[in-house]
Amino acid sequence: MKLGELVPGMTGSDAALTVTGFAIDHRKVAPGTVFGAFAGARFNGEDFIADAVAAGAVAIVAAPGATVAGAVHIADAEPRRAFAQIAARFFTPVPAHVAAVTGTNGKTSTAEMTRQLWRMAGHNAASIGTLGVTTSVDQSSTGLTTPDIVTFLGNMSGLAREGVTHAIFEASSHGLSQFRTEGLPVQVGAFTNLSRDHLDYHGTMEAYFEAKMRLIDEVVVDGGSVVVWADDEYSDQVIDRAKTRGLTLLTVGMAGEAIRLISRTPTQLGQQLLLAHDGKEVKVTLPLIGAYQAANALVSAGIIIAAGGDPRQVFDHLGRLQPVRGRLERAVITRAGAPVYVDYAHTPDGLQAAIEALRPHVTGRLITLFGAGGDRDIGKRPQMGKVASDLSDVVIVTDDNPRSEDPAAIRAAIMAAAGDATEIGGRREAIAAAVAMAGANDIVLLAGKGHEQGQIVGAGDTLRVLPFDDVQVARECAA
Ligand SMILES: CC(=O)N[C@H]1[C@@H](OP(=O)(O)OP(=O)(O)OC[C@H]2O[C@@H](n3ccc(=O)[nH]c3=O)[C@H](O)[C@@H]2O)O[C@H](CO)[C@@H](O)[C@@H]1O[C@H](C)C(=O)N[C@@H](C)C(=O)N[C@H](CCC(=O)O)C(=O)O
Ligand SMILES: Nc1ncnc2c1ncn2[C@@H]1O[C@H](COP(=O)(O)OP(=O)(O)OP(=O)(O)O)[C@@H](O)[C@H]1O
Ligand SMILES: N[C@H](CCC[C@H](N)C(=O)O)C(=O)O
Ligand SMILES: [Mg+2]
Repeated sequence: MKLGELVPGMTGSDAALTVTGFAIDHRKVAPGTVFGAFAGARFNGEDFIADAVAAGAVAIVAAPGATVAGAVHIADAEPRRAFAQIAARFFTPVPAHVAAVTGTNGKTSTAEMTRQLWRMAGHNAASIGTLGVTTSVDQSSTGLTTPDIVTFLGNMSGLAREGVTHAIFEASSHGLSQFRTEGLPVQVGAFTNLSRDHLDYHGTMEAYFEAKMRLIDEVVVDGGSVVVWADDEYSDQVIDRAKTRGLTLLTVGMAGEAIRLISRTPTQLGQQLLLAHDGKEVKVTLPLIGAYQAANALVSAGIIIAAGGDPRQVFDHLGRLQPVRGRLERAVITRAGAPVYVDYAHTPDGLQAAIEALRPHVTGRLITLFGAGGDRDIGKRPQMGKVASDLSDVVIVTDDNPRSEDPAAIRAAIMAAAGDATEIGGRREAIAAAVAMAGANDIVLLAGKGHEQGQIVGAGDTLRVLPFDDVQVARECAA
């Protein structure tokens, strides 16, 4: 494509330049690339402009003050956004129906359930998020929840070329604030909830909330829809934002108007939901346990309806949802007869949701094992310790991706608020201890890693990802 087709208003010889691709890392620049030079957390991309030009970059998207010689300087005060908009004209086609979900917890679950529901309705559907890029035939990891903009747009157009018509992606707060998922038309945005996480990056809850609200304020197209879980402390504010923009609003939950949750009754293997939709009562048998999974399933149903799906068909399909990898996944039943569940709870709220999901199913003790990630929000550590010890019968504090930090110091920060919890450094030893102590009526919850396949230790040159899978380790310990 010509640069002039990608940059509105560009004329003359610059417009005639041929563009072959896009990069935000100078090491990925090839002749004909448009390079995005952004100030980041660790580096200033502007320092690599000369190298990018030497490697053949034809244009540089950077702040007005950047020094660019030998290539076209596309100057913009918000270069990440400008880059996304230009790149989006290159990476086409994209799926006709695109939805995005944000929130502290429940993005991956909602994205996966939405993908399944679209699939059941006969659509070729895909999701992009923490689990990677998922279609009905394939799954590949990108390493981040919201990949970088070039990977994201490349994946989206790749999916469209493979025939995917319906796509949903997770919009993390980091991704939103860094414009990692811009440019393509998003017809439906969804909000699950907001609670403490990532304050290391955003500083305050207000800033964290504002980052998420870019989805509603800017990313969803004019005339689009917003699905809001109505029972969260922040729901009303989200609803106000959607109204301010004149977007179509669908609220779901006990306080929901589009889909109202009238009652929820746990059963052995799932739960019965009584809903109200369009003035009628609807009964749904959800084959998943826990209030939080019901919440995510209802947000997903809202997204399908907002995107034009048939409500009655969606409610039928909820009864056929498959479990989401690493979200209350039953890994094994120990020889003593205790089920061991693996869950991705890594915030105080998530931990509470996971424990409360299991509580109705325990007649003996609920044994909760968890840790907290290194180089992440430190304030959530004591809060997680408190939640776990208040709501569980036995607590084991162990390691979860210490990264550059001292694992003992992370455990100590949790232990400080975790009552009489037991500290066992080394996740395998800790899981072995939990499995060994569980009796027939007990349930073991292994929280924090979910689907993850490794324990991340060290950083920079010493970074290593040691293979580790909670489900597999639980099975080995129970064997
Ligand atoms: C803090 C953070 O979010 N950092 C992300 C961000 O980096 P950054 O823009 O600050 O980049 P930087 O490393 O300072 O470099 C600045 C610029 O120079 C460029 N550069 C840099 C070095 C070089 O040699 N050449 C070069 O061109 C970089 O490509 C970049 O454009 O953009 C990068 C590319 O998109 C990401 O890889 C990187 O994720 C880091 C590794 C990370 O750990 N991110 C986590 C915290 C994260 O994003 N998590 C969220 C939420 C998780 C959840 O709760 O779901 C996620 O969406 O995954
Ligand atoms: N609606 C919800 N309300 C409260 N807690 C939830 C909810 N959904 C999920 N959780 C908790 O959060 C954990 C992570 O869920 P999920 O992976 O769907 O969230 P996420 O938003 O994608 O997380 P991440 O930010 O890491 O990508 C679950 O394992 C569960 O413990
Ligand atoms: N994607 C999130 C959750 C990671 C969960 C936990 N395993 C950790 O490493 O903190 C993050 O990067 O903060
Ligand atoms: Mg996720």
